[in-house]
Amino acid sequence: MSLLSAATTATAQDVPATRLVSVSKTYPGAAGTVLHGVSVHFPQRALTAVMGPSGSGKTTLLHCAAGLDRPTEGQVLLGDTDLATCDERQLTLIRRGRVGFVFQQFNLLPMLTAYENVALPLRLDGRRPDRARILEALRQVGLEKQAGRRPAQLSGGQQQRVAIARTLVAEPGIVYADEPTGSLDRATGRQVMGLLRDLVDRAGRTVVMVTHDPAAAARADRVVYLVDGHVVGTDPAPTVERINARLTAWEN
Ligand SMILES: Nc1ncnc2c1ncn2[C@@H]1O[C@H](COP(=O)(O)OP(=O)(O)OP(=O)(O)O)[C@@H](O)[C@H]1O
Repeated sequence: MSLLSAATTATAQDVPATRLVSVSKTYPGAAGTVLHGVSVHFPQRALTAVMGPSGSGKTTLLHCAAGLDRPTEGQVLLGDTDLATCDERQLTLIRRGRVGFVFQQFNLLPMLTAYENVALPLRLDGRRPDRARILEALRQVGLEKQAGRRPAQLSGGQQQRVAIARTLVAEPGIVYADEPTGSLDRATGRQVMGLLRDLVDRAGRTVVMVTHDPAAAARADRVVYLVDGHVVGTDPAPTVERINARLTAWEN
């Protein structure tokens, strides 16, 4: 079966995939408080983009939402699981099973082939990698023929597609992407955005993506704007023009 048509129904339709309630985050040292009582939700089966000036706290927000970091105050709910009540072991299980990650720098293991990188989440989760399923994930991102290549033998766009195949194979309900097109040229970025859209439109997943790229954000269903650690607005119908108008307003 196509991994892109295998919609998951881990949580009820009307519960947001993830909800942050009054989340604050303070780092020791110069950075101080970077999130100030942020309340925001990420609807299921939607692609949400998070935009904001550099240093506004976007990655911190994503890491708190994904259980990669803990907020100083406030609540993060993944479906109906309160991450604050989870110990490190439970958080690790959640990150392996329910959440997927796509990073700007791809984060593939350099010594492993594309095939082995895609198989890795299943191995880490104690599941036996099914060869047909891994090849199907690589086929869906157009890289079946490159299964035996290591990351250094692939272009940036191909590496990002391997990272997306790695996400597909683990079938998480929600995928967090931090600047997924940030290292790619425009055409390759468009291709990667197409795959992230497919995750939502065909596979029924939820995607939350931090981006500086108006063209990428315009492919989202909603844009959440973050400035100085505060959510300052949400756009339910983003277009490149509307996003650019916001960015210009910030610059001025
Ligand atoms: N682990 C950390 N320890 C201390 N300070 C941190 C840490 N991570 C982030 N910061 C600080 O928190 C602030 C917000 O960082 P964050 O990476 O969340 O912003 P951002 O909006 O994603 O920025 P950019 O668009 O430049 O990637 C910055 O001042 C940063 O230096």
